[in-house]
Amino acid sequence: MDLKPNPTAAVLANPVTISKSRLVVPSGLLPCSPPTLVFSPNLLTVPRKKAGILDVRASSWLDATKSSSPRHKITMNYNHERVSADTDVAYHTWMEKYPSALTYFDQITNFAEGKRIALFLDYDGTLSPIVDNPDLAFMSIDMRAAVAKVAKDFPTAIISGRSRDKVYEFVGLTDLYYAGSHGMDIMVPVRQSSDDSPNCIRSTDKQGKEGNLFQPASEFLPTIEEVFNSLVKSTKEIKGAKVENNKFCVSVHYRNVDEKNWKTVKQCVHDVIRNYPRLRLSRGRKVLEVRPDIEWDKGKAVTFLLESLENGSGLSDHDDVLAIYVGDDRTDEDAFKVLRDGNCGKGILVSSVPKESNASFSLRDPLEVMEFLKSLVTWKKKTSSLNTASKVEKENTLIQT
Ligand SMILES: O=P(O)(O)OC[C@H]1O[C@H](O[C@H]2O[C@H](CO)[C@@H](O)[C@H](O)[C@H]2O)[C@H](O)[C@@H](O)[C@@H]1O
Repeated sequence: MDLKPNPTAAVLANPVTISKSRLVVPSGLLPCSPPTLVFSPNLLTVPRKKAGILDVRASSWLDATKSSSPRHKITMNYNHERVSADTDVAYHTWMEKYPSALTYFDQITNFAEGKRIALFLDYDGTLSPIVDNPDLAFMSIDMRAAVAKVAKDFPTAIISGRSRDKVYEFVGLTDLYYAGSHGMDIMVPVRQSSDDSPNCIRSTDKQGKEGNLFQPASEFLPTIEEVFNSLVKSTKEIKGAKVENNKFCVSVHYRNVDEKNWKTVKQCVHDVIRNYPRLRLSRGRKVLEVRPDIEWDKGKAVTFLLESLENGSGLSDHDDVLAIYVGDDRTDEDAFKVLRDGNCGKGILVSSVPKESNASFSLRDPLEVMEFLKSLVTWKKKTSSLNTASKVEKENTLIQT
């Protein structure tokens, strides 16, 4: 596997033969009752064409922003400074509802009994720590090695808000699927159901590998470019503001903006997008995301990928697959919800503070994510050798009889 960062979109799969049936996890196997859906929708409805009106309910927006991106930075955790949450009663109470995926690892693998695991990973805040400069959100060498190993054992996809090229540049591994722009830019292998999907075109990646490129928001490309340029212009006087072009969406970062100017950032974004009724706004961790107002999100991307994985034979029609999605952000909630509502997998929320979520389990930070990935590899090795041993034993018994 190529470990070098490479800006080419990659398409690879782990060829495994699968049987035909539905992808369902019996609810009776749940370790605890699924969390009640109290998560509030992540979308801010942007008032269309109300020029001059500042629709920023300052206190609620600021409060939500602070809780979505706590001051206990994951960077601190990642750099081995355990934050006070260890002793935080609220966190431990919260963990009763969202148990640690490490502590409950055996239960998770029990769900996977007789099934194969398909793994979905968010990037920022999940594989890499949250840092002030989005251009420097690198994953560690150890994390890259862990992702590389897990991707050899399980079909694995990265689903990010970043552009597909950018996230591939950061991850730099070829044995994975990549979905950028919150799932609005996906490359999958040819010969599958997606061949017939509208918005799916045959394409060749930078390694010369042929794939199907699924871009449900392709018509928005010129608009997004235009909005990106306008936002760069309108926020240029706000110290610390940063606008990032993620191909089918635009991120406006205010992490490095003085808190008293956060409202100004939001106002700039509203002023620009009110002229674009087909765009909408969502929130992430100290970031406002402008995106096409289409029915597509990370949840839909997971469904699409499940149908497209395994060299095109598809996983979603099979009850021998357990999907595991690991993510830290509001946009990941759409994916957690799809897995929970469809009983087809488990969501794992990465958070060092209590948060309502559609996930079933939690991990505290990227370090714990890495441990979880390593545990999956170890478990796979163990179960494979056990399977081989029992096969040999059966064959020996047959020979003797
Ligand atoms: O879906 P993701 O892979 O989690 O991407 C979501 C956004 O992540 C990035 O922003 C976040 O991480 C930055 C680096 O740690 C941080 O500086 C920023 O405050 C966070 O919001 C990325 O820059 C965005 O474009 C993604 O949409």
